[in-house]
Amino acid sequence: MEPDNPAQDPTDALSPVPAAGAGRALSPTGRLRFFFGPMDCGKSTLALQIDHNQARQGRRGLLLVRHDRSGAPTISSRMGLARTALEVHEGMDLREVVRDRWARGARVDYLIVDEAQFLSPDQVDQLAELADDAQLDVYCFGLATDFRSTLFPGSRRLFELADELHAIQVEVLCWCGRPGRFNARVHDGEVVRAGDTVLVADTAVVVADEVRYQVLCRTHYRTGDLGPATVTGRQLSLT
Ligand SMILES: Nc1ncnc2c1ncn2[C@@H]1O[C@H](COP(=O)(O)OP(=O)(O)O)[C@@H](O)[C@H]1O
Ligand SMILES: Cc1cn([C@H]2C[C@H](O)[C@@H](COP(=O)(O)O)O2)c(=O)[nH]c1=O
Repeated sequence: MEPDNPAQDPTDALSPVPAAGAGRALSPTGRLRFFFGPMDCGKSTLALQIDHNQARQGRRGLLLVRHDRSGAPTISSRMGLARTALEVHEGMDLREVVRDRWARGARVDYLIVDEAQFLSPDQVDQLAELADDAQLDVYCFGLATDFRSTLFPGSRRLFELADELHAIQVEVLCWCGRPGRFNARVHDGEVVRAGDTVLVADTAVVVADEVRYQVLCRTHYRTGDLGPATVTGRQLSLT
């Protein structure tokens, strides 16, 4: 049906502007999407939900991960879901991974990449190429910033290249009740400000003197105030 007022057809805003080669069909492309948020906001859960919804419509996905907290090649959510994934190694060419699947007769319609902050910028470029040239839908999930509040190199490249950027909607609260956006690294009750970018650990305290992470608001990240130690279902009292 024609819209009542063609000038206000909302799909107009989505139409590509015909330029020099007007009339030529644009080739279809996949989309590169980056879902980001602080630790514990539900990124892995969403990754597994998206995979589930795609797979039940008959699409074939490939799950990739780098340095999952479990230490295994797995996408694991604190909600209890987990799925085996292919571990991405440093220097691995993700285009080769997909081509190899195709050569073995496997279909790949989409990619799910968890802990995408740990990808190298080159690997993010490869994902963009797979979206553009192989029409793959690529769903990446990861942190934007590290414990020093600077962008991870892989996340920076995703912000530069992705077709879609999605800040995860579930808020993780600082101990003061404000929304937390900063992933503080904590050791011996102090916020750590220097060290290796990659240090796999959880937000829950399991062993008292272990490194852990705590999501804080900007004020408390700056001042290094971790708040009163709490006893929740999964945290040990530090007092
Ligand atoms: N017992 C629980 N009941 C309800 N929600 C929970 C429970 N445990 C964890 N969650 C939810 O799971 C989220 C963490 O999910 P996860 O996918 O592991 O996060 P991320 O990958 O971003 O670190 C928490 O923010 C919370 O919303
Ligand atoms: C801030 C920060 C985090 N990490 C690690 C810690 C965890 O193993 C993952 C993030 O896990 P989640 O699924 O988002 O909860 O990243 C790191 O290595 N370096 C950092 O600066």
